[in-house]
Amino acid sequence: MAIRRALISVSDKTGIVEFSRELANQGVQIISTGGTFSLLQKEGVPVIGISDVTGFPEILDGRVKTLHPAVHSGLLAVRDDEEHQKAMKELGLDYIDLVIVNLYPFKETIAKPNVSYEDAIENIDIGGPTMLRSAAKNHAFVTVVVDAGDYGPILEEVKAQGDTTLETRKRLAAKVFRHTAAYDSLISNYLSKQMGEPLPETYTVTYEKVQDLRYGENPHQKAAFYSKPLAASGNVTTAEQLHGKELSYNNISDANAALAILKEFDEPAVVAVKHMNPCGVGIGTTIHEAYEKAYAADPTSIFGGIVAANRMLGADTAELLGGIFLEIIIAPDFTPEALDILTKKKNIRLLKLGEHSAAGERKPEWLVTSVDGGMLVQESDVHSLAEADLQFVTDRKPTAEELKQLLFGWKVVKHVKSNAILLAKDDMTVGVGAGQMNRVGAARIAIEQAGGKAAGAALASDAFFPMGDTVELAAKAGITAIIQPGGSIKDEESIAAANANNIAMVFTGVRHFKH
Ligand SMILES: NC(=O)c1ncn([C@@H]2O[C@H](COP(=O)(O)O)[C@@H](O)[C@H]2O)c1NC=O
Repeated sequence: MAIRRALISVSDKTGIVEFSRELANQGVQIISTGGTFSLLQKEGVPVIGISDVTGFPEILDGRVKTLHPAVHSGLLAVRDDEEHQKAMKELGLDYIDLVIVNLYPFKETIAKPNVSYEDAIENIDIGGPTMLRSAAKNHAFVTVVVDAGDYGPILEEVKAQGDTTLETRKRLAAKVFRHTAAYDSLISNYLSKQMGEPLPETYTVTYEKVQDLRYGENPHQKAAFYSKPLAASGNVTTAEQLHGKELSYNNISDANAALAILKEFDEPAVVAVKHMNPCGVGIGTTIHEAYEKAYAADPTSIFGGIVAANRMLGADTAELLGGIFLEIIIAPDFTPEALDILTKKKNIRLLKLGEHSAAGERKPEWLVTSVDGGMLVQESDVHSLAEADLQFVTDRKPTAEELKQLLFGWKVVKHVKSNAILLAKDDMTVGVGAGQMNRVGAARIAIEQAGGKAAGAALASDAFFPMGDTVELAAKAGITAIIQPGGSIKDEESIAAANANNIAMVFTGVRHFKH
């Protein structure tokens, strides 16, 4: 069956004049709505107004223009069904074989900084999705185009054989239902958010593909990278890659982990990450100093890692970074001199992060974790601890310097896989015990890694000590201050061990498990 009649109704009119003209040249009759009609007519494309088809004016500020049986019968009639044929004939209706629609820009509207609720609502397209869905349901006979990227290939098929293939129509129909589902999901999330209903009974979210990935965590696993439609800047999804090979699955998840730690700090900070855990974090008065500390924290593990900085990277730091093998360097931006130095390295990837919100102003995001047959959803852990929240539970209170190191360590240990113990000294991490099945085991690893630097260090624990053994171990290593949530039935054992060893211990009252 040849395509004889097309209905065109598009908000984004890019490329529509050329496409319509070519269709008209192929003998396709074109019907169109208000703005699209005016444009095509102005450009000399033969076109019929929708009201001439429906016998009804476009009314209510465009809220009703294609919502009419003359349109939907033309789209939904089963061409080889005699009853349908009879009904169409009796009512003087005609078939519509091709629909080209793109929708009111709801996403772009809600992305505007001060969008009003009324404006958002007015940008919910009703007639467009209705036509798309009718046409997509009847893809056995009707071709439906929602993406300007399909104009060229469709035209080729029409030129070659007067119609599209069933395979093409099926592919386009699937695309339409993905499109309308994503569109509706954005609307429902917007409305739920306005109503403060974050976790409704069905969880409908939409993600847009950033890129296919070569493979997943391992080469035998398929993978792709998706972003939220309106992801804020300062994320791995929105970062701009300035140099280097394509990001891998592990690069992306490690970069994300590095950024979560980086966002804890407003002062110059550098974070080095390996396999989702921090191997070195440093803060300083300059980003160069912060990098020297992050490097000195663990010069072995940083090799092949990811380094993220929260200030523009200049030539002096770039020289140092270029001297070791790193997978990725992330910074808000790079000076031209730093770029000159680092782009000489073929194997390094450079990501320009852009701006992100200050540490205290972060809002929780919904974090989704898959489980077989379902998923878990929780808020991201953006809790920030105020000094006033601390309980001083030992005879000795921490000195100002100890307190500084405790708070620094607390910000980082939160991002270490549980059970996590972290040692901090001189504004840098000196020992990280990650992902152990018992807490004292994590402490042993952190202390061993710190070596001589454990003496005088501050220890941070992501969850409470179930007994006094970790404090005893810390005391033997010369650790002088501890920060931990508290709340164990054996807190007194830990407090007594700290007092016996002149350790200053503080409780946060907050736990930071990370699995
Ligand atoms: N109300 C309707 O009957 C209706 N029919 C088509 N539209 C939309 O109107 C837009 C095109 O309008 P125009 O051709 O007037 O610029 C398209 O995005 C299309 O999806 C409609 N508008 C919204 O629902």
